[in-house]
Amino acid sequence: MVTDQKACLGRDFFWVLEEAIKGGVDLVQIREKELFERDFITKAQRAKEICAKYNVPLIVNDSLSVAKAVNANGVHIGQSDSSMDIAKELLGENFPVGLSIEKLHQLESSGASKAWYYGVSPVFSTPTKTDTITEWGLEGIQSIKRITNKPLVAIGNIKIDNAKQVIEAGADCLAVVSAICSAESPEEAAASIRNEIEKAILT
Ligand SMILES: Cc1ncc(COP(=O)(O)OP(=O)(O)O)c(N)n1
Ligand SMILES: Cc1ncsc1CCOP(=O)(O)O
Ligand SMILES: [Mg+2]
Repeated sequence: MVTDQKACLGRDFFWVLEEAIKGGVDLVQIREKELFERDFITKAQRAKEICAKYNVPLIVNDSLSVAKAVNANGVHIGQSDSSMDIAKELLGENFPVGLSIEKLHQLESSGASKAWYYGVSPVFSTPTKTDTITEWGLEGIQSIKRITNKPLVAIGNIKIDNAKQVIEAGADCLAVVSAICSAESPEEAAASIRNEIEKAILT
């Protein structure tokens, strides 16, 4: 899952996070767009403690310094964030860095070759992130899959109803914000999405 304070609809952020993990989320990206660095670090530290309790890795979105400060398990950068080279310089050559791919030609950059995984962004347009231009759709995932062997993390309007199709199209992992964070029961939502993933893998 990818966290979003607003998508938690006023409920306690850490409660939402822990419920989602109990439901079966096995990788968390903390995404904070409105916090000063110090507050981001404090929040990420507590999130990391909760994740660690369940043996779930924590990835930090955007901020290399926060990722470093909390000794995160990875960092996710987009095309307009810090470059892959700076990330590697600050965090070390072997630090896991994920990269958003919005257009096919972005796979050709030297930075892209150093990414641990690609965020296929967005698979479907979404009110959660409106500064996107096009959507990949299921065909887009299939196209990227044909070109690369790196793990594909699909993001953008993924929910119970389309999770199975997105995996069948070639995604290795689903990154979900609102369908989990805004669900009445984040635990049940996470479990249902996980169940769809398992169905897709087993059929
Ligand atoms: C797994 C994953 N993929 C894509 C994104 C989007 O990253 P970015 O394009 O940098 O946009 P912001 O999330 O920073 O608004 C992501 N966060 N995670
Ligand atoms: C962070 C991000 N990057 C691409 S789409 C997106 C938001 C996905 O949110 P949701 O799962 O609510 O559609
Ligand atoms: Mg970013």
